[in-house]
Amino acid sequence: MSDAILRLDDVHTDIAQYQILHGVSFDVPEGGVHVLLGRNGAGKTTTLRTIMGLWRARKGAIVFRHHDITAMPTPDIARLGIAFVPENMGIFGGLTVEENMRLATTSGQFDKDRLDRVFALFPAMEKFWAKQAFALSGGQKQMLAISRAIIEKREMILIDEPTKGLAPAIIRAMIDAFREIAAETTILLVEQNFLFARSLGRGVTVIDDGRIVHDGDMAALAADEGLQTRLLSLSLEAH
Ligand SMILES: Nc1ncnc2c1ncn2[C@@H]1O[C@H](COP(=O)(O)OP(=O)(O)OP(=O)(O)O)[C@@H](O)[C@H]1O
Repeated sequence: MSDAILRLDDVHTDIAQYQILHGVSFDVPEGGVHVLLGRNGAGKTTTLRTIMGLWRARKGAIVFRHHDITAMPTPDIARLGIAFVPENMGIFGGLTVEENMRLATTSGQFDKDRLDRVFALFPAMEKFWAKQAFALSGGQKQMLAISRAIIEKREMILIDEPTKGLAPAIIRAMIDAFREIAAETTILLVEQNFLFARSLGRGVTVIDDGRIVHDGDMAALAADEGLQTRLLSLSLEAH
């Protein structure tokens, strides 16, 4: 497909002596949200970390636009415009919201318009600007992690389970923020919460035991409960 911003082709990743990804291939189309679903331990985080160069593919290729990033150092991958929001969020608890966000800029300076946009998306960031990150709630920490990823324009953002442990009201608020962010960038979203995933995703790839078992439109998967059960079993919060 020519409209893919990211393409994984037969990616094999080992962690220590264990083979975790067994030939993962899928395309992420440009724009909007593409969801990577799968049970616990299926290989979702390993896939994101392999894209970022934090684990190395032993075999296969990862192409971002026209760049082969398979063996590229992580900082170079980030410089191409890919941001990664890991499951542990990667924020610095002892630093303030402002300091956390400043560290995420390339120059140490904020673009005022972008900062205003972040504040409009996540008002808590402005409110707690001078507060240390460890004192934020779980939802606010996740918002800070996402704010760091969007404080400068990115081509693509990889986000690992942003709703984990969050209350339903916070999750609903995050859906709107994600829609806005996805209007200017491509998001590859790893999720276990199927409600969240299906309200955002245009395309969906399902991974199981390090292999892709389904790739298609989210609308089709959302409409087919039998397929959901077969692919995702009981581990997802389908209701
Ligand atoms: N550092 C590691 N050392 C050994 N095995 C690992 C390591 N990290 C992950 N694994 C194994 O790799 C497999 C895939 O893990 P991964 O974290 O990619 O799954 P996941 O789909 O993201 O699951 P989860 O939803 O639980 O985060 C699992 O079997 C896991 O135990």
